[in-house]
Amino acid sequence: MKKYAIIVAGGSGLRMGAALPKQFLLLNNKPLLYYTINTFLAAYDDLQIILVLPVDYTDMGQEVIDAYFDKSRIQITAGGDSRFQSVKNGLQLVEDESIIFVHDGVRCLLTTDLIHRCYRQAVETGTAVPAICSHDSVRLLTEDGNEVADRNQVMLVQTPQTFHSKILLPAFQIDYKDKFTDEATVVEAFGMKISLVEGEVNNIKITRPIDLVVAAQLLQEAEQGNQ
Ligand SMILES: Nc1ccn([C@@H]2O[C@H](COP(=O)(O)OP(=O)(O)OP(=O)(O)O)[C@@H](O)[C@H]2O)c(=O)n1
Ligand SMILES: C[C@](O)(CO)[C@H](O)COP(=O)(O)O
Repeated sequence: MKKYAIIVAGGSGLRMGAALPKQFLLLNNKPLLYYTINTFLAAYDDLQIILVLPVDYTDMGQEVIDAYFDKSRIQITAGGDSRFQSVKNGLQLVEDESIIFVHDGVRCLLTTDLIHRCYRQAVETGTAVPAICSHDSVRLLTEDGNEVADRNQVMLVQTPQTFHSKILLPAFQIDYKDKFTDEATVVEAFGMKISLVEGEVNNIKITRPIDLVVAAQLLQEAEQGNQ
C-alpha cells in the first residue's frame, strides 16, 4: 500500500522561547527536523514525505532537505494557524489511496519499529494511534476541587497517528473545533473508533528547553548503541 508521512512542523515554538522555531534548533549539530525525516525515509523505501512548514520558513526547510536528503521523496507545503489546519494543508497533497502517518516534526526520537507497528495496525483496522501508560498519578479537576483518577484507565497519546486515507481524508472535511488537538479527536468526531498501539517512552515531543537536553542525551545513547 502507498505510504505518506505528513510531518507537521508549521508551529512557531512559543513554549521553547528560542529565536528560531524549535524544529530548526540543532541537536548534536543537526536540525531537529533532520532526525524525524531521516527515520521516516529509513522506515520504508516507498514512503513519500509531505513536510508542513511555517510560511516564512519554507526556504530554511528546503535547505535542510537539500543538505541531507533525496528531494524526490519530499514535498513542502505551508502550515496554517492551527495544527488542524497544517494537517489539512498537508492532506491536500495526498494523491493516492494510501496509509497516512501524521507526525509532529518535533517528536524526533521515534524509531522505525514504531512506524512499522503503526503501519501494520492501520492496514488491519484503518486506525493506529500510539500511546503509553502514565507513570505519574493522575487527578481530575471537579467543580469543587479535584479527585483521583485511576491511572490505569489513562493513556498518553503520541504520534505518528496513522490512518487509511479512506478515513482520514473525509474526516478532515469537518469544521474545526478547539478540542481537535490531534488526528484521533478528528477521526472520532467523524464517528470512527480509534485503535491504540504501544508507543515509546523516548518518543517525547520537544516542547520546552529541558526537552532538548533530554533529547540530546537519548540521541547520544541511541547512537552509542548502534556502534
Ligand atoms: N499551526 C501549527 C501548530 C503546530 N504545528 C506542529 O505541530 C507539532 C506539535 O505542536 P507544538 O509542540 O505545540 O508546536 P508549536 O505550536 O510550535 O509550539 P508552541 O505551542 O509552544 O508554540 C509541532 O511539530 C508543530 O510544528 C503545526 O504544524 N502547525
Ligand atoms: C498531537 C500530540 O502530540 C499528541 O500528544 C499533541 O496533542 C500535540 O499538542 P500540542 O498542544 O499541539 O503540543
